[in-house]
Amino acid sequence: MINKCLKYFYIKQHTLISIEGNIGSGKSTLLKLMQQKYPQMHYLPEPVNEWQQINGNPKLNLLGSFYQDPHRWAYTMQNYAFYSRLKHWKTVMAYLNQSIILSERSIQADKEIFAKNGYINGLMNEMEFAIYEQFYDWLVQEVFGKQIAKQLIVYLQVNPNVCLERMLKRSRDEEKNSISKDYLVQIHQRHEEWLINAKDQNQKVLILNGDKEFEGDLKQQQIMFDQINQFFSGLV
Ligand SMILES: Nc1ncnc2c1ncn2[C@@H]1O[C@H](COP(=O)(O)OP(=O)(O)OP(=O)(O)O)[C@@H](O)[C@H]1O
Repeated sequence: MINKCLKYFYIKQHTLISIEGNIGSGKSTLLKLMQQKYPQMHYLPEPVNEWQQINGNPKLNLLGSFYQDPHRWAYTMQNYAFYSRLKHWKTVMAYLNQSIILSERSIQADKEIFAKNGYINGLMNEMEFAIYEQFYDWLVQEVFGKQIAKQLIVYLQVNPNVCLERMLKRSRDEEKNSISKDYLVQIHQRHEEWLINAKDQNQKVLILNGDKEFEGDLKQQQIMFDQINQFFSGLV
């Protein structure tokens, strides 16, 4: 009974910041730099390694299966990506007090980018997408409910040609022979639709151009962090 009352009086509210952008846009690099600049934030990386080894078994590589046969595996991939992200969010929100959580991509991106792209391009059929959406809408409300005070998005906007070069340079096994320029263009279009064309008025989005190489370029990093600092003003 006491616990139940406490629950109503004390709702922990978090601020969520996600870094969004195409495959190979440089999100992980930006996240590492932000980790150094804002050590007070809690960092949530993307659970890619869990998708590469279900139950820690490298033979069960869902990401690889998805790229090998997207029609067969798109729905499973979306289910599992959603489940694994949600699990991580739930875990961190349970042990953190009012915090700023910075993540690589978001649960929303799974739906707005990858699930929608799969549906638009016939990798998931109407029934699969409808089931995914029902599942998504209900569970997101259950898990996040009133726990979100604010949500900010940093969109690393990069030309798909540049993403292709960076992706090939990084050379992740599952991606190197499977991701085409066309796929990167589709994923780019989904980002533009979500974050620019149909932008929700309540959504706070910083559009950061990441075409220029910034990993080892301090001047370029300064240009980006001037914009990020301004966007975060009052927050940190
Ligand atoms: N919901 C999803 N459905 C299908 N594939 C996904 C989903 N989320 C992420 N991925 C895939 O997982 C891999 C890693 O994703 P992501 O683009 O977020 O990171 P990254 O490539 O390491 O980014 P960056 O190079 O910008 O650091 C990519 O192959 C991406 O397409």
